[in-house]
Amino acid sequence: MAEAQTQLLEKIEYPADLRKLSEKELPDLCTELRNYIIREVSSNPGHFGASLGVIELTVALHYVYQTPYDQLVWDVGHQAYGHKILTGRRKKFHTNRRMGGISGFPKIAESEFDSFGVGHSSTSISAALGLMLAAKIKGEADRKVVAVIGDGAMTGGMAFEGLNNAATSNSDILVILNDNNMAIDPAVGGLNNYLVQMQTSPAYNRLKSDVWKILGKLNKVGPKARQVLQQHQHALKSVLLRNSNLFESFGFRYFGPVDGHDVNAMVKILADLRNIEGPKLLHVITKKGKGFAPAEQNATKWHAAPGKFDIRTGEVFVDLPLKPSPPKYQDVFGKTIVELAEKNEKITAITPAMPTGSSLNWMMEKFPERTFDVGIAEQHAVTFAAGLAANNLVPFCNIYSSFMQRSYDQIIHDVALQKLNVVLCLDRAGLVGADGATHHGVFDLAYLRNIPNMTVSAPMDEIEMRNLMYTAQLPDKGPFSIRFPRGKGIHLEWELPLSEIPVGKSREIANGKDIAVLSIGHPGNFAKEATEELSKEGVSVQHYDMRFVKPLDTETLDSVMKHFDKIITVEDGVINGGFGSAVMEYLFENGYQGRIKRLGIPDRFIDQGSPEELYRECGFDSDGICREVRKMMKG
Ligand SMILES: Cc1ncc(C[n+]2csc(CCOP(=O)(O)OP(=O)(O)O)c2C)c(N)n1
Ligand SMILES: CC(=O)[C@@H](O)[C@H](O)COP(=O)(O)O
Ligand SMILES: [Mg+2]
Repeated sequence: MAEAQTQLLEKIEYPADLRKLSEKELPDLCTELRNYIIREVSSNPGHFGASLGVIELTVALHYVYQTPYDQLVWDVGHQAYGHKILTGRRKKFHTNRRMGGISGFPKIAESEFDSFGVGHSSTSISAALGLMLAAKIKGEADRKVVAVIGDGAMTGGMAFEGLNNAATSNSDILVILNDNNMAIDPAVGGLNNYLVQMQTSPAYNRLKSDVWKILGKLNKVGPKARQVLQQHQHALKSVLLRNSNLFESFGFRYFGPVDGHDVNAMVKILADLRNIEGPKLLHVITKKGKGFAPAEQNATKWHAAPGKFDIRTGEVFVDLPLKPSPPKYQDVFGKTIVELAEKNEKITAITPAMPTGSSLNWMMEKFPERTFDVGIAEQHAVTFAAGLAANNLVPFCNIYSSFMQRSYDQIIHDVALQKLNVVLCLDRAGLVGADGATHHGVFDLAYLRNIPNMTVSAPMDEIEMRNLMYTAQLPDKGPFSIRFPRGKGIHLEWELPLSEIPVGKSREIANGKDIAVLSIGHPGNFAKEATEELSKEGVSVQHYDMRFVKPLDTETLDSVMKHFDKIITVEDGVINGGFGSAVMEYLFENGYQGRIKRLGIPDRFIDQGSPEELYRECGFDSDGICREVRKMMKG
């Protein structure tokens, strides 16, 4: 890669500065911006390939549109690094995704250029429509709103709900479909096939050249584009009707496909589209990872940088562990499900567009006919799983905890109500770290435990996790949820023979006499550490790993209340309504007396940081638990 030049980039604090550049300077600016992102991410890893793929689009959008008055909505927002750097955040960019730094995603509170906060996919069209219609109602008729959505995000049902509504709302919304034929893993499904076909079929190529002939004429007359469009409307319509198109059928005007890496062409196209009324969709073809060869060649690996890396070679700098380290929970999940599926042919696995993230790619290789990547479609994933279970299969539906929020009604209506044996595996539960508030999986215990028929479990380590997975696939277990965190477990030897865990039974971790600590899930390890620390001070802690939030081990709770009047609960979920609340409800309802303190996520959104920083901030790391025990012991 050439030595980093930043002469043009340094002139730009805000898009108004960008608009002072000549069109001729834009390709160089794109090179500078791309190299800047590569350098920054190489030392401060974060999302990567998607931002590199939309450099030209980003520059062209801010060049043509009068941002922040005109509003851009980036779907998911993992591709918005260029946008951030051009909108007042270049000097803070080294703090990206760090505690106290800027967020990795657009965020209203961070900048007036971030018109809408994002993180979860497929929201951009709905949000853009809302922004657009609000502008209309307020009399800001000249305000323009653009949604930029990837081909992966377009597979989410919500994107279609937005298109459906926008098409008839007489709004001026522009949807830019950024098609790079990738989600995190390769894009899947009928829509993907359709988009590929649009790029390759002769009919669509004819359509493209016809439309661009017309747009070429529009271009020559600049601001009078609207009148020219009217003159050409008939021709345009007949061209489009001749070549039936999904988006046209929805009521959008479809333009494209166009090369999203030609910044000067993008400027011309956007300038034209800016003056065309009504809902429009521009189909842009880009390359994920553009300009960084390793990321172009392996877009999945470089969706987010896998660590700090050498910008010349792409070599990732791995800190060699001084001693062998435990496996990631996701890998334990991925290996265990294959092991289970080998013995139980009823087992199937479902992922909504996260085969690599959930390590279901191993199951996909071994049992392709029993493993389903359904696209970014969490609601569908759960109901699809329910369908499989209704015909007596045992689906393991693996969805990141925060994305599972999308499937709440499906869990209740399609799974729990029908007592179907669906195993919901909530990966990335708890505080995920650098992705921040949009991605922390902290609500699941609270939102699952109030659903009838559900078993709600969380393993304290990877051996427990394997046994819970084994237990969940046994006959007649009904709806069964298992949540586990991002990151590593604690054991080097974890591939032990599988055994059943009695549902609703806790296990004792430490025997003590002064105070009881009840934990759920991985934070039990923090409680274990605290127990050991406190014993050095002469404080004796009784510690239970409760394993299940539902059914609660009330027998253990009864016994705890016979011996202790001080109780601390520990969880990495919201304390309001979560595990601690479940314990508290039981104790109060049964007339027990004593003091109880719930440690977990307080009633506010937690921003980004390393997991350790965030555990500390929330006060349930081992120091926090020790602190609370000492406080209680003082009375
Ligand atoms: C509701 C939801 N499910 C899953 C994800 C995880 N996710 C983030 S980006 C992404 C792929 C997006 O693909 P696309 O929209 O095509 O963008 P690209 O990365 O290709 O630019 C996925 C699955 C998410 N952010 N939100
Ligand atoms: C933007 C997004 O939603 C994903 O890229 C997410 O950041 C992946 O998280 P993991 O790194 O935990 O797989
Ligand atoms: Mg894509």
